[in-house]
Amino acid sequence: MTVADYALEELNKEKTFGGVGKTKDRDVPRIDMSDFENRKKEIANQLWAAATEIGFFQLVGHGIPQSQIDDAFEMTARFFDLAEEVKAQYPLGKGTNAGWEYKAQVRPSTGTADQKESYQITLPRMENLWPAGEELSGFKAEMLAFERANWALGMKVLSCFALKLGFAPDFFTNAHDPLSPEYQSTLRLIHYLPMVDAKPEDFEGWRAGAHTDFDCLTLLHQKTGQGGLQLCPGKESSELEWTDVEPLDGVITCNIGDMLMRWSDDQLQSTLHRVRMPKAEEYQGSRYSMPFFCQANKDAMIEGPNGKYGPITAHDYLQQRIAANFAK
Ligand SMILES: O=C(O)CCC(=O)C(=O)O
Ligand SMILES: [Fe+2]
Repeated sequence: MTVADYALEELNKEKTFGGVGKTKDRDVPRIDMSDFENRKKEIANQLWAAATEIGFFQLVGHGIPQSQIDDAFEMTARFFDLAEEVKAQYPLGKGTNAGWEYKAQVRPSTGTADQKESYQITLPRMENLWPAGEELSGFKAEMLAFERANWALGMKVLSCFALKLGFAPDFFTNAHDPLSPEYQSTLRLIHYLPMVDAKPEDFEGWRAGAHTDFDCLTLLHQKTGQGGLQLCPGKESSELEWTDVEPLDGVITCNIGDMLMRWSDDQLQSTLHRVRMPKAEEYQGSRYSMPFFCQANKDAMIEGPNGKYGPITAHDYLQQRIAANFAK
């Protein structure tokens, strides 16, 4: 399949965004989630402002203990340290968002493979994909708990968008029901490859090429000192201006995905982002990140309050996007 064949309009836009572009400082709104039940209205207003303007925001006071995030990062590093033959026993199945891949994700924006390996956890599809206990003791239990903690936080944020969109409070929670076999939210563990004996041309590619996410909402855990994420609001402007987002402990960087943009009749913005290579003077080692993608269950019907687009199931919507992003 060539890029010209991509079925959805987002993809045809995306393939034009592979260039280096300029940089520009912007503030990413920081939103305090503490005392959520009492402050929900105020938090919802802040989330709405951020999501309709820049499409990115950072959560603090979010309730996921830093020790749990640190432990998940440590487990992630141990997973990627496993021998290649071991990881290869848990391969990513095409269109499943479950299992391990090595440099298999090709972005429409660049046409080249991301310089990374990843392991995806999508709960109903994990049969035979968990490393055995003797290979990585405690991995499954820790990742299941971490997956659920992210889900719960994601549902809090989405309940605020439900409020603003005029949906029932649990509208998105029901659409992301983890007890359903149709559940397809994904915890992804990523290892961006270290630069070893880097030559000038090694600094030119992308750790992750420019893209928008195709889910509803992404919660991204990053490690202090392992930067590289850049965002670029406003897909329509001709000159692209990219903003560095610094990773910080205690902060979860979030963005709106295409699915929620469509579900909100394009009010909430799914913003272009990428992970650049380190510069010559920056840290060159491995970079780890852990995004959690809130993707509505396969059978959820995506239909905005004003009916701007026709209804489509989340399954049909996602399959088109996944097929376009994984070459193998
Ligand atoms: O690793 C990061 O900082 C960003 C990852 C990302 O954008 C993605 O996996 O969709
Ligand atoms: Fe992304």
